[in-house]
Amino acid sequence: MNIPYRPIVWTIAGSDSGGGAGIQADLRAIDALHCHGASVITALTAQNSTSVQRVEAVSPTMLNAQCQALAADLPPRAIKTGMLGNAAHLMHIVEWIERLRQQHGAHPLVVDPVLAASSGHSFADDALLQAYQTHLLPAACVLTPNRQEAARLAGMPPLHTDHDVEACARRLQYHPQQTVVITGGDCTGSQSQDYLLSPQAQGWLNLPRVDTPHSHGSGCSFASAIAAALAHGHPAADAVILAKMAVQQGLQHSYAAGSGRGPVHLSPGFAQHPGHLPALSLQATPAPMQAFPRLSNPDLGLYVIVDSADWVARVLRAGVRTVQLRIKNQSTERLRSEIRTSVQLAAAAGAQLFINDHWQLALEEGAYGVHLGQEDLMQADLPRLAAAGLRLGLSSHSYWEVCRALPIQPSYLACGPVFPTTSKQMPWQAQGLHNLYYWCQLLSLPVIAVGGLDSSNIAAARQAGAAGVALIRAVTESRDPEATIQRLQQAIQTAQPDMQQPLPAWANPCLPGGNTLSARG
Ligand SMILES: Cc1ncc(COP(=O)(O)OP(=O)(O)O)c(N)n1
Ligand SMILES: Cc1nc(C(=O)O)sc1CCOP(=O)(O)O
Ligand SMILES: [Mg+2]
Repeated sequence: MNIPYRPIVWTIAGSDSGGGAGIQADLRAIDALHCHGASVITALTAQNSTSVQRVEAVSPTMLNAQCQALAADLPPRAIKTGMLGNAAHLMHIVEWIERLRQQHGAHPLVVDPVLAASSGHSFADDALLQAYQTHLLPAACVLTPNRQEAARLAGMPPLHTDHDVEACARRLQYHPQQTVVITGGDCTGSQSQDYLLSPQAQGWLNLPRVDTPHSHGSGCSFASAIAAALAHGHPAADAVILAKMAVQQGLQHSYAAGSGRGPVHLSPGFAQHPGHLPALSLQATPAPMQAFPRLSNPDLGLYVIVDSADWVARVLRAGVRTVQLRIKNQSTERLRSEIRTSVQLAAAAGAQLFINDHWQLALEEGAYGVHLGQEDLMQADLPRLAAAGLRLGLSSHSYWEVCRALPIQPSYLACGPVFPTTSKQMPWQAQGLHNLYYWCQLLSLPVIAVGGLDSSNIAAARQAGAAGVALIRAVTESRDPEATIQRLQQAIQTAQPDMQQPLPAWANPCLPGGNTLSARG
């Protein structure tokens, strides 16, 4: 029998008798992300969909007893804290977190500093606020305040501008390994905008705001979903994006319960809709961009990456019709001459040639297209490239890179490394056919496979739906590149995309080692 693995996630939070927020929302979110939720209840609230009527913290003995029972049998892969009741509770929890880390190793901690209910009821006095600042925030892996909470925790006046929000996030980041997401749940406007500051990525995450009054529990669900995604080993930026996708679906499926704000309803399948992928950009409201031209032939097929015009000529002669010129460390003069010759050769052969990195020279030499990495995006003049009609290919390795790439509307997206490679040093772990299939099926632009591809796996990459299969060593290190190209072309031509498998629930984590990031860097 195949017993599915469900990492254990603790939620340490208050009970909402109305079933909308708090522990009740947390457990539903954790379940929707395929984790097992265990709970430590800090306080009981007498609450319904319209108001919080009474709050009573549990006794310290009861708080400790819950932690003890869970620690003995259900140690966590991740912990989420919500409403904590009072400063004394917070200190007990900090001690437990430390003890668990000593006994069971590091686990990520998501702190959702619930300082007030969305109905306005305050849950935090000055002592609790100070205990957060001194003891819990520095121990967090991810912090998820809304704007009001963020300002209060940072000791700042209300956050009115995007710049205020960004500055506040920086102030709340106690060390560079921490992630701060200042959510826009307490804002209005057509976009739901969260500001993300993480070791992997920073910027604004935008999704169309779901037009519903029933958003009770969305903050609790968001933080719990982040903890669950971390427990599965996703890095923080991806965990935040997955949680935003889950809450977006939860808001779309929210419903009325009582006469006030009904609850969000998170469910599995949230990462199977491309419309749930938020746009990630440095501006909260980015200027509209011209889309890059479509590929003349979106069936890119065998895509060979080489490092000289001589190699371009050779692979074109062997019949390759998608080529990339990828030259590192050359003088500008030499680069220009290699690019010029390659552009001419490819045009004469009717091939699609992409210039890696050197977008200015590509523009000046009238290249068909460029291939850029995400670290090139800050320097490249994308509007100029699009206006000049160059095609754009972008590398992607993670959710956050896909979310950054999609708003740019490139001509294709590369998914890699699909298999281990020695051609490029990268932090990523191999994405495998699982992720390749996921991205190919999820996205509506051509997705190509790159990294560790050769005649043993090229057909499988094609079956996963790759519009093109990019490779270096399989051709350039072959003893007979022409014969190898022929074999690879045949394998590609005979393999048909196989859409019969179900779409995976989500992509596997993009970085190795699971997620053990915890306190104090
Ligand atoms: C087809 C394809 N995919 C990915 C890459 C990697 O590009 P980049 O991230 O720009 O890294 P470098 O190639 O510049 O090292 C690629 N070149 N081609
Ligand atoms: C240049 C490059 N970029 C990758 C990515 O994942 O972005 S993998 C890769 C190297 C591909 O070379 P080979 O076919 O020799 O493994
Ligand atoms: Mg590059």
